[in-house]
Parts: sequence; C-alpha cells; structure tokens
Amino acid sequence: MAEFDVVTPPVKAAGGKPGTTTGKALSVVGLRKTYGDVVAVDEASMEIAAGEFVTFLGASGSGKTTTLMMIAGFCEPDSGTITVGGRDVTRLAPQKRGLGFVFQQYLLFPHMTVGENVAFPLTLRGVPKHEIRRRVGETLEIAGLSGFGGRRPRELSGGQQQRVALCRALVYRPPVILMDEPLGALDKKLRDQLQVEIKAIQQELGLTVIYVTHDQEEALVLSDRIAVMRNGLIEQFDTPRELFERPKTPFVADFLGAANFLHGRVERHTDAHTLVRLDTTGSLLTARRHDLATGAVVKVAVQPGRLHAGAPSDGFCQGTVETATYVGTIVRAGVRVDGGDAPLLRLEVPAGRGPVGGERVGITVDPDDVNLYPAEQDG
Ligand SMILES: Nc1ncnc2c1ncn2[C@@H]1O[C@H](COP(=O)(O)OP(=O)(O)OP(=O)(O)O)[C@@H](O)[C@H]1O
Repeated sequence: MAEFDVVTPPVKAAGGKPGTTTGKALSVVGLRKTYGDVVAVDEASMEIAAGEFVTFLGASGSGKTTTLMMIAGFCEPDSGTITVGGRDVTRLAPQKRGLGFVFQQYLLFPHMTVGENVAFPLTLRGVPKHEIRRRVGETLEIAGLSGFGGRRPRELSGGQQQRVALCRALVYRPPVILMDEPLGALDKKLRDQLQVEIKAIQQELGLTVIYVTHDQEEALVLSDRIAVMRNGLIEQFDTPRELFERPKTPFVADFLGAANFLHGRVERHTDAHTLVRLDTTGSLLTARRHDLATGAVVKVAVQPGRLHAGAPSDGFCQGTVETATYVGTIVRAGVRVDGGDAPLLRLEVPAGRGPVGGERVGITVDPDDVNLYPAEQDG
C-alpha cells in the first residue's frame, strides 16, 4: 500500500455544522442482556438525535460497555431492537451496521503507516485511490496530524495514536461513532486536551457520538446528554445541567455532585415552596415546591457548591467550620452542624471568600437548589 504524504488544504465542516443535522440517528428499545443470573443491561431504551454527543456514565459493572457492544453488534441482545438511521440493525453483523469505533486500546495496525491505518476502512470499501488520499488528508488535518501520515504507530505518542484511531473511525463518515473509554489509557493532562479536541471535531463535523466513561467530569465536559447507568438500568438520561440541578434520584445526585444528604419531614407547602423540618436541627429548610405529601419522610440533597456560609445568625442551620482546604480556585469546607447527631456538611466556596477553621457560620441555600426525595428512595 502506498504511503501518504499528506499535504492538503484544511477542511471545513464536512458533515455540516451542529444543529444543521436533524432526525434520529439511533434508537434503542427495550434492550436487555443477561449472563446467567447477572442482568448486565435491563430494558435500556433511548433515542439519540443526529449530531448529538451522548455519554453512558456509570460505575464499573453498571452495563455501559455491554450496551455499547450491543449497539456495535459485538454482543447479541436477549431482546430489544436497535435502529440506525431508521434501519433495524439488531441482527446485522458489526461491519454491516456502518458504525465507527474507537476503543481504549488504539488497535492500530503496527506494520502500516498512519496514513494507511486511516485509509483502511476506505480501502475495505473499495473507494478509489485518489479519493482515499483526499479523505485521509482531510481527516488527519482535522485531527492536527498533518505531516504524520508516513509514520508508523510506534513512532507516535499515546495521544497521537488515539487521534489516529479517531481519524480511522471518522474517515468514512459513519452515521454514529461509538467510543469506549478512548482516553482511559492517557494521563490526566493529555486526557483533558483530547477531550477538548474530540468535542471540537464532533461539533465541527456535526458527528453523532456515543461515548462510554466512568469519569463524571469527562462526561460533563463532552456530552449533550448523559445516560447515568446503575446495575444495568438507565437511572436518568438528561442534559448535564438537568442531571446536576434536577437529579431524579439520590443516586444521581450523589454520583454527579457528591451531594450532602439530610433527613426530615415535609411540614407544609406554599405556592412556590416545600418546607421541611430537619431531624437533626429541628429547623425549617425551604426547598422549591416538590410533589410530596405533607408529613412525608424525606431525604434532602444539596450539592456542596450550592451551600453558602454566612453570618452565624443566618441560615437554616448553624455550625462550626471543622476543615477548610484550599484547592485552587475553591475552598472545600466541612461544617459540623449544631444539633443531635451533628452531620458534617460539605461546602465548596470560591477561594478568598472561604470560611476559616473554627469559625462559626450559618448555612444558607437557594430553595431552588434543594432536591427532595421520598425517604425510601434508595441510593
Ligand atoms: N462476557 C460476560 N460474561 C459474564 N458476565 C459479563 C460479561 N460481560 C459483562 N458481564 C457482567 O455484566 C455486567 C455489566 O458489565 P459491563 O462490562 O457492561 O459494565 P461496565 O459498566 O462497562 O463496566 P466497566 O466500567 O468496568 O467496563 C457486570 O456485572 C459484568 O460482570
């Protein structure tokens, strides 16, 4: 195979700008997979729009990879259907689904040059040589790899190799690209950099991407929507903002934001608010209006960044700052609340305005930032 000396002009938006693509790229209905007694994926359903960046996020063993592998065609579902661009692909072989893949292991062919690796999917499809040369050049340019076409994979860094793997998935413009922890093998700095690059390429080309990670921050940075998975179930499928500000379950509140939890009972409602009598302090906390019965026993969740430390006379509870740790732009504080079993509330406040150890403070929170759940809701 010829080596590629890649010198082509920069390419713009080969697949259209984000927002210009419309319609459903992929839908999954009632997807289920068991291994003996283990339910790896339980009735997963979702619709993904063209141009969307969707992430499967969850702890190890929650079913992310199994879901992705069923979509890819490497793992056969027990039941359910997978549709790509309106075509039922549930029983099709992986190569017949027309999807692109990028895995944690780069899986590049070591004996081929970068250009040949990227060209491979086009060569397989019998694309004419001059067209291959043009598209490989375009794709390497997009990924910032112009000039690397003649190198072998071993002559590249890990980050560069992963970019080549990305190019190989991009080069034939599949309707959907599947990525399984593609940055998992890289160090933090490189991961951060490649996250930005992947997002930029996805937006530039209007790509539809399904991405698997267990890293909350990565999911928040990259995604238009995130499916939070737990024990084979999709716990919530929403935008990063909704997941963070309106988590539907205590599990999601904790998984995305390491929420503070308090316990209490609904005392009464007003038009806009629900008032909760807290167990520990006996004080009233005002939450935005929730659909819960008066007297219901509830779990209260508030993200550390949404609590504020004010004057000791203020707030729904008072306490003493036990720890205050400076971490760059924020201070993480632990406030031991006055009262019975004295919970430790975790706060994150902008550095410079942070409380100091030993200080007496009152804790305030915007009612809109208080999430309530029935006490029996687990997680
Ligand atoms: N081939 C298999 N045989 C038996 N059990 C399996 C198999 N593959 C996955 N499982 C089980 O199915 C469940 C979901 O696994 P899966 O790999 O999808 O999780 P995951 O969220 O991708 O985890 P990780 O982040 O560790 O990759 C786990 O309990 C796992 O042990």
